[in-house]
Amino acid sequence: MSIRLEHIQKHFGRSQALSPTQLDIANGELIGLLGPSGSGKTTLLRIIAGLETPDPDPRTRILFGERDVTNVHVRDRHIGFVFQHYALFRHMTVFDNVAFGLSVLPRRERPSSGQIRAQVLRLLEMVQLSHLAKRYPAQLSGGQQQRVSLARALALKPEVLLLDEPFGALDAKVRQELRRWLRHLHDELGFTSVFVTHDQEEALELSDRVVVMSDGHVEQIDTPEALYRSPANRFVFEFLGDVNLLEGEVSNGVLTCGDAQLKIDELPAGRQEVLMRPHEIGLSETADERSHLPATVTAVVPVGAEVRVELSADWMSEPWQVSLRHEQASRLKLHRGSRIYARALSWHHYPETSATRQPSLADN
Ligand SMILES: Nc1ncnc2c1ncn2[C@@H]1O[C@H](COP(=O)(O)OP(=O)(O)OP(=O)(O)O)[C@@H](O)[C@H]1O
Repeated sequence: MSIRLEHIQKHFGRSQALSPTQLDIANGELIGLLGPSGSGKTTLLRIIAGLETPDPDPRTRILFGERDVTNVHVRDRHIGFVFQHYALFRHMTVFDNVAFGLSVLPRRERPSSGQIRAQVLRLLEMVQLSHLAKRYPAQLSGGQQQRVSLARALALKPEVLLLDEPFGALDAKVRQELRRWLRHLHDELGFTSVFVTHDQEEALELSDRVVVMSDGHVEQIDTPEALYRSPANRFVFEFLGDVNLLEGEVSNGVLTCGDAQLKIDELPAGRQEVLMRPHEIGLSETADERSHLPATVTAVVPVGAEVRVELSADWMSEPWQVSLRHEQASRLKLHRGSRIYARALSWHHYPETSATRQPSLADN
């Protein structure tokens, strides 16, 4: 089921929660709505669901496939929901929780009890909880409860599944596992999913495309690779990963800040900022003719396949974070207090004009 939103806008009293937004979601896509708290993600999801009405406007339309659902009640939109705090029925077993939606269907649509049983068992098998069918929610872990929620949402075979911070309350390892679950079920069953998260890693790992939002605006809609490679503006760049800032005066192609200097021919003269990701900084025992960025190592932390190094210097407004491969770090014999030179391997620059928000971005 494809979803099309045309001219969706929402005010709560005088404050604008969502500025006019267009969005096209293809059939079978998994879309992540990503943004900081208060950016309008949940409002957009609730409008798709029919739990919230957009501001009245003759241009506003919500289409599910060919069907115009703008004024259709939530009950009749045939959507599956998984919410962070969408509690299971505590007095019902896991089996009965999953069967619930089917067992309360009007008689004409309701499958026989044998069919319901077969379908619930198949769903429980899919989320690998068959062995817990007779347990009550209080006897399950948080991750298991969310898997039951997922099975329950899928019982009615929705064509659209909406998830609001579905794994928000769980610890990192369980979140990771549930993401794999969701991706797997999504691909196997072929429904269209939209989920809300404020976790960049979750959005980038799980989504076919990510809608990055801030302050009620859509900043960019793109695949995870495209977002990371070509952020549309500074907000997106900063929101999608750690950023190191170098701010100074550019003159004759050299940016200077205190005793730090970086040769950058491309930048115009005047006050400028350049941004670098942790992996875009190299470290060396000596300066070279392009970079003279002296710093002191304040932390060396091995994390998985890389070593994270924190640098401080008078010319930095915030400490820099650098990620190195283990062999690079051991070659430099880095330890807290080492004096070192940073090198800009590559850098990004967002002139004021491109850092301002796009008026309201349609689908790409
Ligand atoms: N029912 C409401 N009444 C008044 N204001 C609301 C209501 N719901 C949301 N808002 C406001 O609308 C804006 C967007 O809220 P929304 O919940 O969509 O953001 P969000 O990105 O989902 O945030 P979070 O990640 O914190 O859940 C916020 O400023 C919020 O305070």
